[in-house]
Amino acid sequence: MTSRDELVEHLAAALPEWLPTQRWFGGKDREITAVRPVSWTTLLDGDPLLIHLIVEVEQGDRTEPYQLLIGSRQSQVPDVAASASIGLENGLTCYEASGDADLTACLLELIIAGEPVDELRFEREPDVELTAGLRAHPITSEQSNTSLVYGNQYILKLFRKLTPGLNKDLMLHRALRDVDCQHIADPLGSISGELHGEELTIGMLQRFMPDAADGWVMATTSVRDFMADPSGLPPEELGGDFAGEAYRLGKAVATVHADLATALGTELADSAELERTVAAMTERLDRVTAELPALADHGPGLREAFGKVAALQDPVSMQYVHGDLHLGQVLRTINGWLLLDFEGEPAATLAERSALRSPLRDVAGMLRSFDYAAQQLLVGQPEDAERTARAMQWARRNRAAFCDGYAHVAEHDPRDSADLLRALELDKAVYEVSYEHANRPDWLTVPLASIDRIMTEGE
Ligand SMILES: Nc1ncnc2c1ncn2[C@@H]1O[C@H](COP(=O)(O)OP(=O)(O)O)[C@@H](O)[C@H]1O
Ligand SMILES: O=P(O)(O)O[C@H]1O[C@H](CO)[C@@H](O[C@H]2O[C@H](CO)[C@@H](O)[C@H](O)[C@H]2O)[C@H](O)[C@H]1O
Repeated sequence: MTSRDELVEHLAAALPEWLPTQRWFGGKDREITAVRPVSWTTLLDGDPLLIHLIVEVEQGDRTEPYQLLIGSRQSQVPDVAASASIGLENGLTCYEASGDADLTACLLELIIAGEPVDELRFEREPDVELTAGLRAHPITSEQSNTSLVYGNQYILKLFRKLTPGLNKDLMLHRALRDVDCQHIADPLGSISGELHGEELTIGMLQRFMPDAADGWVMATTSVRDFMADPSGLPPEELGGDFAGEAYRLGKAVATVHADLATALGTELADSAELERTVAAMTERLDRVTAELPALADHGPGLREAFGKVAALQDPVSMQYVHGDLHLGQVLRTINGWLLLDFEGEPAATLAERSALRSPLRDVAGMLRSFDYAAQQLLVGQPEDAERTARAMQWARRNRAAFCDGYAHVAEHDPRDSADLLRALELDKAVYEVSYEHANRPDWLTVPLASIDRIMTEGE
C-alpha cells in the first residue's frame, strides 16, 4: 500500500502539469518551476483516504500557497476520480476530491463537531446550529475558488490561493452580520489553519440560497435576448430588460456600503492618501504593461487619468468596501440582491485588500461588469460594428440604472465624482488585463477593448 509520504511525493511531481488545467489556478501566466507540499493533514484514513494538502507553487521569483483536497482509493473508485485524476501511484487512483461527495461530507461534520484535526481548526459561528449528515456537490459557476453545496442548505467556499493573515471575506461577513445587514448570506462556520506560523483561513461556510439567480447569468441572458432580437426595438420595450434589476442592485450596493460604514467606520482621505492611490494605480499599470506591451500605447492617457485623483478638491470618504465587485458576486434572491465574496481581488496582497478605499471602487467594478456582460458575446467573433453598438447600448442603459439606484440610497450620485470614477474604472480594467492574462487568456480582448474605447471615445 502506498504510504501518505509516497503519495505526497507523487503529487509534488505531478502537480506542475496538472495545476494549469484547473480554472481556479491563478498562475497561468508563468511556468511552474516547483511545487512544494508544505502541510498535509489526513482527514479520512484508510480506503478511501482524504488528505488536506497545502502546496507552495513556485513560478520564478513568485511563490504562492494553494490548497487541495486529495482523495485516493483502492476500491469503489467513483467516476469523478477519473475526471479529476492527478495520476496513479502504485496502482492507486489519486485525484482532486472536491467532487467526491463521500469524502467531502466529513468537512461539514468536522465543522459541526468543532474539533481540530492536527493544525486544522473547524469552527461554527456563535449560536449557529447546523444539520448533520448532508452530502455536497461542487458548484460549476465561473469562479476562482471551489464551493461545495451541502444539501441545498449550506455552501462551503474553499479558498484556493491562500493568503496568510486575517481573512477579509470572513471578517467583513461577520461585521455585516453584526449590524444585521440584509444583503449578505450569513456566515455559519469556518476552517482555518496556519502557514509558517501565520493564521490562514481555508474555508468559510455560509447559508446557501437555493432559489437565487446569479447576477452574471441574469445580465448575460438579458444581453443575449437583446442582441438576438430582430426587431431592433429599444431595450425597455423588450421582455428581458435588466435595467430594473440594475437599479435595485445599485440600491443594495449603496446599502451595504452604509452598513460597512456603520460597522467599521469611515475616514477622509488626506492628500497623502490620494497621492498613494495614484502611485498604486500607476505601479499596477507599469507592472501590467511590462507583461503585456499592448497596453503601452495608452500609457500616457492612463497616467493622466490616474493623476487627476491627486488633484481632487472634494473630500473623498474611505471605508471598508467589497474590493472586487462584479455581476458574478451578486445573487438575486426572492428578497432582493445579496453581495458575495468580500475577499477583494485574488491577486492583491493582504495589505492592499485590507486598506480602506473609496466606495466608488465597488461602483467602478460593477460598471466594468456591465461592460463585460455586453462584450462577452463578441469574444472570438468577427468585427461587426452594428452588434458592437447594440452591446454598448445595453451596457450604457444598465450602467446608468445602477448609478441611479446607488444615488437614491447614498444621496450622492457616483457620476458627480467623474474624475475619480473614471480613474477607478480604468484602474480596474488594467487589473482585468492582468487577470485575464493569468486566468482566461481568451478573454483578454474584453478589457483591452474597453480601455481602447474609454481612452478614445471617453466612455
Ligand atoms: N450563499 C450562496 N447561495 C447561493 N449561491 C452562492 C452562495 N454563495 C456563492 N454562491 C454561488 O457561488 C458562486 C461563487 O461564489 P464566490 O463566493 O463569488 O466564489 P469565488 O470567490 O470563487 O468567485 C457565486 O457566483 C454564486 O453563483
Ligand atoms: O470572482 P472572483 O473574486 O474570483 O474575481 C475574479 O474573477 C472574475 C471572473 O470570474 C473577474 O471578473 C471579470 O470577469 C467577470 C465575468 O466573468 C466580469 O463580470 C468582471 O467585471 C470582470 O472583472 C474578476 O476581475 C477577478 O478578480
